[in-house]
Amino acid sequence: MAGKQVQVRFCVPDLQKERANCSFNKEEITNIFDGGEHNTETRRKLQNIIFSDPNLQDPIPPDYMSHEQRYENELRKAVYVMKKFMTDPQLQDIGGGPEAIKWMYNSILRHAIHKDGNPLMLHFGMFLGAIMGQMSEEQQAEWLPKAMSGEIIGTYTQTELGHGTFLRGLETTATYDPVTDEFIIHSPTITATKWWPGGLGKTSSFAVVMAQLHIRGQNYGPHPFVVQLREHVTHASRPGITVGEIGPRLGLNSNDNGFLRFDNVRIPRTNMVMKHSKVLKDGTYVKPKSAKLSYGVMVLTRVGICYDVCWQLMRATTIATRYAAVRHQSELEVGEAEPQIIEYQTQQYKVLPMIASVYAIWFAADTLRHTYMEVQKNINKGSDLDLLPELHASSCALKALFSTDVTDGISVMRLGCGGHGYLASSNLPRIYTSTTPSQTYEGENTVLWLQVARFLIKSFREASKGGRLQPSVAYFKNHQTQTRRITDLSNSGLVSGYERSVLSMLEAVAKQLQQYSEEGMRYEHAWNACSVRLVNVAKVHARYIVCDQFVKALAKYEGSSGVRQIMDQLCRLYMIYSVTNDQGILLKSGALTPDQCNLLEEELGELLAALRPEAVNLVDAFDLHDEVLDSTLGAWDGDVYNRLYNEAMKSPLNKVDVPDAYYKYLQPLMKSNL
Ligand SMILES: CC/C=C\C/C=C\C/C=C\C/C=C\C/C=C\C/C=C/C(=O)SCCNC(=O)CCNC(=O)[C@H](O)C(C)(C)COP(=O)(O)OP(=O)(O)OC[C@H]1O[C@@H](n2cnc3c(N)ncnc32)[C@H](O)[C@@H]1OP(=O)(O)O
Ligand SMILES: Cc1cc2nc3c(=O)[nH]c(=O)nc-3n(C[C@H](O)[C@H](O)[C@H](O)COP(=O)(O)OP(=O)(O)OC[C@H]3O[C@@H](n4cnc5c(N)ncnc54)[C@H](O)[C@@H]3O)c2cc1C
Repeated sequence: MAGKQVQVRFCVPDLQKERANCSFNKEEITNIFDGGEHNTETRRKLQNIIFSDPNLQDPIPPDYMSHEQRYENELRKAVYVMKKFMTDPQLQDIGGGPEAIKWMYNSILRHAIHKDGNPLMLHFGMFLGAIMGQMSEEQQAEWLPKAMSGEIIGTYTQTELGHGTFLRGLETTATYDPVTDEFIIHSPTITATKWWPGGLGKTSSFAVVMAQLHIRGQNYGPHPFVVQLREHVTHASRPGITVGEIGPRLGLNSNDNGFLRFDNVRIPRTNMVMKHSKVLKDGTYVKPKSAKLSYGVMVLTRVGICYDVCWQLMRATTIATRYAAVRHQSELEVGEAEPQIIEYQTQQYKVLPMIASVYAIWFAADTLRHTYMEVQKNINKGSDLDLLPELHASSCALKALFSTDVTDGISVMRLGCGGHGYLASSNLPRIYTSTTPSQTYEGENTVLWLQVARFLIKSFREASKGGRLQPSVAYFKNHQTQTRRITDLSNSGLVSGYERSVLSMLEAVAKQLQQYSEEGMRYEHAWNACSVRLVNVAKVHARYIVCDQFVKALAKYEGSSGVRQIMDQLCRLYMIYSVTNDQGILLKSGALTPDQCNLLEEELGELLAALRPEAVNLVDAFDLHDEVLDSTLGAWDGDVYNRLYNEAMKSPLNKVDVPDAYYKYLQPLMKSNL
C-alpha cells in the first residue's frame, strides 16, 4: 500500500520533509482516481505482477532502439501480456483473460508497459469498440471471441490520404453486388488510400473500414465494414490488398500507423457492421435511427481520450512537482541557502494549477462517461436518442479542451524542470509527444470546436424561442432576463460569470451571422466569416462545463473533511486560474470589473501559498509507480542527480572513450589544421 510504503522507503531529505506533514488521507484521493478502493487494489495487484516480470522489461532504453526494434519490442510485450493474462491463475479473481487485458489497457498501466505506443492499442480500443458498439448481437457472437482471444487482430481505418476531417468526403467505396451477395471494397484514387490507422502497417489481420455504401448506383454515405487484410498463419497481405507502414512520426513510433489500398476486394454482405444500418440480401437498405450512430466508435474514443490525457497530466505533474521540491537554485534572500525552486511563487503557479486541473478533468470526464453510458443504454433499449446531440457536443468540447490543456500543461512542466526537463530520461519529452497528437486524432480540435459552436448557436436560437434545451446549455433559458454583471466572487458566482460571458459572446456572433445573411451572404460563408469568434465561444462554454462539474462534484463529495478541504482549495484554484486567464473575455462581456479581477489575482497568490506545503503529497496521492513515471526527475525517492548520471552512462556513445567517427572525420580535419 502506498500509504504504508511512505514509512519505510528511502527518499531524499527534501522529500522526507515534504511528506512529513500531510493534512489529508492520500489513500482516499488515490481511490477517487482509481474509481474506488477495489479498483485501487486491482491496479496495485496488476502492477506487482507486471513490474516484477522480467519479460516486460526493455532490453535497452527504447530511445536507443531502431524503428524496427521499437516495433518488435512493443509487439513482443503486447503479445506476452495477452498470453500471460489468458493463463495466469493470479489474474482469475479480477476476471482473468480478456477482461483483465481490457482492464489494464484502459488504465494508466498501459503507459508503463508501452512507453511510445503499442501496436495493439487500436485493437483493444477501436476495433473491439466497433465490435461491441456497432455490431448486431449475431455479429458480435462471431467476431468478439476471435478478437478477444487474439485469433484476429484489428484496427479502425477511416482516415484517407485526402480526407480525415470531412467524413462525407471519404472516397473508399463499398458497392453491393446482389448477384454474389457481396460488397466490393475499392480505393478508386490515390487520395482514397487509407492513411494513419494505428496497428495497420504490419500488425492487423483485419480492419473495420469506413467506406461509402453504394447500392444500385445510389450512395448512402460512410458505413463500417469488416475486411480481412492478411492471411491466417502466413500473415501475407491478401489479394487486392496493399498495406504497409507510413514512416516515422513525432511520437508513438511503435504504433505501426499504416496505409491501405483496396483493388476490388470482395467481402460477404454480412461483413457490413450492422447494428444500426443494414443491407438485406435483395439490396434493400435499412436506415438507422440516426445517420450519426455509425460515428459511435469515435464518440467512445473521445471519452477515452479525456481520461488518457488526464493520466498523462498526472505523470507530468508528479515529475515536475517532485523535482521542484528537490531542486535548489538561486537565492530568495541574499546570502541564504538556495531554496527549493518550489518556494518561488512562479514555480508554484506552474505546478499547482496543473495539479488542480487533474481533478477538474477527472470529474468532467466522469460525467461525460455517464452521459455516454446513458445514451448507449437508450440505443440498446431502442428508446429515443434525445441526448445524442448533448453527448456529441460535450464529447467534442471536452476532448478538444483537455487535449489542448494537457499538451500545454506538459510543456509547462517540462519548462518547469529547466534543462533536465529536455532530457529523454526525464520522460517529459515522450509524455509530450504521446499527448500532442490527441489534439489531431479523433477529430482535429478546431473542427470539433466548430461542432460545439454549431450546437451552441442552435441552442441559443432555441432558447430565444422558449424551446427545449439540452442539459449542458440549460443555462441559456435565463439569457434574456439576466444582467451581465456578477456580484459575488464565490465559485458559483464565477460559474455564472462564465455563463454570462458565453451568452454575451453568442449574442454578438449570432448578430454578426444575421447581419451577413441580411447582406445576402450564404449561411455557410457567413459561418466561415464568423468562425474565429465561434471557436472562441465554444472554448469558453467548455471551460464553463468543467468549472461547473468541478463545483458540482465537490458538492456531492462524501469523504473525509481533510480531503474535502484540500479539494475545495484545488477547486477554488482551478476556478480562479481559469477566470484570470480568461479575464479579457469576462471583462469584455461585463461579467467582471477590473477591481474584481484584482481581488481574484490576490486570492490566487494566497491559494498558491496555502497549497504549496501540500504539493508533493498531492502528487503522491496519484499513486503513480516509478515504472509508470519512468523518469529520472520524478521517481519517488527524489534521487535525481544519481539517476541522471546513471542514465547518461547508458548512452551508446559512452561505450568507448574515442568513437570511430572521430577517426573518420574529426581526426583528418584536426590533423590538417596542425
Ligand atoms: C474499449 C476502449 C474504448 C476506447 C478507447 C479508449 C481510450 C482511447 C484513449 C486513447 C487513445 C490512444 C491511442 C489511440 C490513438 C489514435 C486513435 C485515433 C483514431 C482516429 O483518429 S479515427 C478517425 C477519427 N476521425 C474523426 O474524428 C473525423 C472527424 N470528423 C467528424 O467527426 C465529422 O466529419 C464531423 C466533423 C463531425 C462532420 O460530420 P458530417 O460531415 O457527417 O456531419 P455534418 O456536418 O453534415 O452534420 C453535422 C450534424 O451531425 C451531427 N453529428 C456529427 N457527428 C456526430 C456524432 N458523432 N454524434 C452525433 N451527432 C453528430 C452534428 O451535430 C450535426 O447535427 P445538426 O445538423 O447540427 O443537428
Ligand atoms: C497519431 C495519429 C493516430 C491516428 N490514428 C488513426 C486511426 O487509428 N484511424 C484513423 O482512421 N485515423 C487516424 N488518425 C487520423 C486522424 O483522425 C486525422 O488526422 C484527423 O481526423 C484530422 O484529419 P486530417 O489529417 O485530414 O486533417 P485536416 O482536416 O486536413 O486538417 C488540416 C487543417 O485544416 C483545418 N480544417 C479542416 N476542415 C476544416 C473545417 N471544416 N473548418 C475549419 N478548419 C478545417 C483543420 O482545423 C486543420 O487546421 C490518426 C492521426 C494521428 C496523428
